[in-house]
Amino acid sequence: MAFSLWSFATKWYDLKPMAIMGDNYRCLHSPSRDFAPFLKPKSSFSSSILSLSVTRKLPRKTFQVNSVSVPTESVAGFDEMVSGTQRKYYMLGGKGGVGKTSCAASLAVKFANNGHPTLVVSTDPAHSLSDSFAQDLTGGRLVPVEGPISPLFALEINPEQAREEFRSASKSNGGTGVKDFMDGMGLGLIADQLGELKLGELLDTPPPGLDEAIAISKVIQFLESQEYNIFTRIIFDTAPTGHTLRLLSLPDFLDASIGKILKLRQKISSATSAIKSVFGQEENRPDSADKLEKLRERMIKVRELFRDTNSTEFVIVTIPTVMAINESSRLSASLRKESVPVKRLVVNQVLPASASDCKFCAMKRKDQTRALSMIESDPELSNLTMIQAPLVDVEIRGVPALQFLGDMIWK
Ligand SMILES: Nc1ncnc2c1ncn2[C@@H]1O[C@H](COP(=O)(O)OP(=O)(O)OP(=O)(O)O)[C@@H](O)[C@H]1O
Repeated sequence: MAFSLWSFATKWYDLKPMAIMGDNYRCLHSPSRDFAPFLKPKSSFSSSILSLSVTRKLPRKTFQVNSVSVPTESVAGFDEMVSGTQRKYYMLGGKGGVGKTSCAASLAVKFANNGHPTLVVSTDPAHSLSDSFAQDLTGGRLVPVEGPISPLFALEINPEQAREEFRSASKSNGGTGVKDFMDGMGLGLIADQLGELKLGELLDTPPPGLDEAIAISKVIQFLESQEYNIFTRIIFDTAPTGHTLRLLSLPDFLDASIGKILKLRQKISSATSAIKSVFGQEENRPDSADKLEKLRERMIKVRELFRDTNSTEFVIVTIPTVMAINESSRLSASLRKESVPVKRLVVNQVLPASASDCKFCAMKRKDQTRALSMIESDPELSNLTMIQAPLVDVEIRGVPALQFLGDMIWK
């Protein structure tokens, strides 16, 4: 007896709408059967599902065919992604819910199984890495992921915790706590300026963009801190599009803002020295201009990293729906404007081929085919290497499942 949503629905819910879905899904070749034998039951609930699923192992070729032709001789396959020990950064982004986390986690597992000590970082304030790896990764620090051959660590940047620390830091020691906290994040230079400009009090309510600033501070740490030296692949599971674009443009914005502050300071300082020289006072210049200049250099480094085609790649993840593809097109245009390198487009959740489509699947397939053809005619997307990933009929959770998904996507 093979597992399908049909059996799941009738066994657990006895819901008619699910039964319709189940009937429709039954007509698919289910890729999930292939990885089911590797899954470890987590509870009696899942083990009863798995006992239904391990019965038949289909040969892989059964579900390799997709509804729309894929550029299989892709210009850049996984071989290119895995080659070299120089560190590479991969950022996976797209519309909410399309499978960014699943794709990012599966890529991380694949890299780690191919000899790369890998770090996967979630910059999405609504993390789902823990769910994806079926492991508790909360706490805002590096956590080892069990399973892959080479070391794989995950980090969920915890903006809520950071915000909370920020709030209490800005209250403690008349504002000096802000500096301690920001020092801890590698943003001490900003804190100096905040202290000087007496902005500490204003930061009781964290400013918009703090999540992105925290993520940037992590990138700075990856670049500069010894702790991260071992990682040859760093993958970012990014937040949905809007957040991510803010993250990518923040270094530019900060660089420009710092430039303006520096100019302003220069003007003020020459006016002040003129006054001071009139009154014969000794000039006592703080070194904060230097610090600002250093901060600016760091922002330039991050900005260059985001644009470096040798070390960085942004992978757009989408699903075959008109709405998701339109958003991906806009994302691609924005990334191009920001000069962020993009080569690949993962189209996730494509219905696997079936010899006998039911009415629901036939409709769905038609819809997906139309959406996929939009990609081919979209000026922002058509030049990207398209990778199709099939929709599977169980949730992708845990390293074995991610390994299975990764082997289908990253080839
Ligand atoms: N190819 C697939 N087949 C079946 N289910 C999938 C597939 N890819 C992802 N999913 C499921 O879709 C859901 C959303 O996936 P995921 O969390 O990876 O998306 P996301 O884009 O990161 O979401 P968010 O924007 O909310 O962070 C999860 O339940 C995941 O297991």
